[in-house]
Amino acid sequence: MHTLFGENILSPPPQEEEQASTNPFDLAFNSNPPATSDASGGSSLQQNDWLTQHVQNLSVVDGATSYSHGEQSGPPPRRKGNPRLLFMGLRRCGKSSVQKVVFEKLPPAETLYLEATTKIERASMQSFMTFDSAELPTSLPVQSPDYDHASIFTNIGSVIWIIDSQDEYLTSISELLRLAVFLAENYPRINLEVFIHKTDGLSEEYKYDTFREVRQRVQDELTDYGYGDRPVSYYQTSIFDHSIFEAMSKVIMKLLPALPSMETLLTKLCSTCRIQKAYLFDTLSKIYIATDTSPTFLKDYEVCSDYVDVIVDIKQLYGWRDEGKQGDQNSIEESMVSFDKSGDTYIYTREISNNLSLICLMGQGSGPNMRPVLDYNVEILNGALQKVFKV
Ligand SMILES: Nc1nc2c(ncn2[C@@H]2O[C@H](COP(=O)(O)OP(=O)(O)OP(=O)(O)O)[C@@H](O)[C@H]2O)c(=O)[nH]1
Repeated sequence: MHTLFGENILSPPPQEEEQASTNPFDLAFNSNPPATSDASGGSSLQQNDWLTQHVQNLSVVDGATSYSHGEQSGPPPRRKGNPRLLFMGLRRCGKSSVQKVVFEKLPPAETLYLEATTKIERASMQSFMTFDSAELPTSLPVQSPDYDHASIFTNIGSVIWIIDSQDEYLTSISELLRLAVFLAENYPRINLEVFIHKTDGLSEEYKYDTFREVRQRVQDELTDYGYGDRPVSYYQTSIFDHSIFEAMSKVIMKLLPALPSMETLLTKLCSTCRIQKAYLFDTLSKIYIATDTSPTFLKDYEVCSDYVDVIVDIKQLYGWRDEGKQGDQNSIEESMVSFDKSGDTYIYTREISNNLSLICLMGQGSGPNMRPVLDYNVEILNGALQKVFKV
């Protein structure tokens, strides 16, 4: 049988430069796996164990040390612990709305009645993992030297700057630049993410122009300040569609130490079982915590996200699985559903744990007859993921 952990699981082959790499978060596979006799199920499981062991051996940078001032720049390491986010932006840009819609499941229409934020507001969501977020009121002079920066920025993984694209945004861009320079000088390990927000009311053309203009201005100015190499990510978002969840997924994924191993596993599953796209969803928040390495499209995410909604609705009707049964492999649910009129496109879903679901999109040629292969390989993936999460 064609299995997920065939002989190619360890690709790419080790290279000289990779062996010299010191980044503990690169899954370079730079040591040889245990010798295996063939590519049958038994050897696959051995390789699976080796992969898991390899991930467990990787050291993880502690949150407290990763934000010490003036450290070398470069890609921020993924940290142990829960993803911690800080929302910032000008007045009425939508900070509270994003936080409440994503983490507190407030219906978007109700954000109309939110009051202005006057103090630091925190939110937390307990699901597959705990997502912590905080919002800084606009009146707080964070960059002022006599403010206690450490109490705000220590342990923050990402700062999300929100720009209201329906408003005049030049002031917001100059404030963003001040923040970017401040972070680059004092907290270079913190990711800076920019949400070009409230795109729902804009025409496609204007949306694209705004996005391009904001990005261009910020990059140009940062280069002038000497921080042109500092990575800043941009997203078009709105609380009235799926874009806010997709953007939050990408922000959070960057903070997960186990991401490289999860990506490798999902990519291998996709190539083995002819899956178009595979997502690992946090069921409650609709945030995906990993996907395969093929390009992501909002349309794919929307379909899978709607399907997750159906799962949550059914779970709310019939009850969430008993916590005590979590380790019981037999109690794991799975299904394959056609969602296309032509009957050629399918969604395959599988519960990995109470709050984590694997959702796969499959196109032509990957119909129900692929199911035994899928079930077999997903079972192996499930075992590997359970071990990865024990790290
Ligand atoms: N059209 C549109 N309106 C939005 C969106 N997100 C938020 N809003 C609206 O923007 C307004 C301000 O939202 P808030 O979340 O209160 O903004 P804030 O930045 O927290 O405001 P302050 O705390 O006063 O600084 C509300 O009326 C929201 O309904 C969006 O994606 N699209």
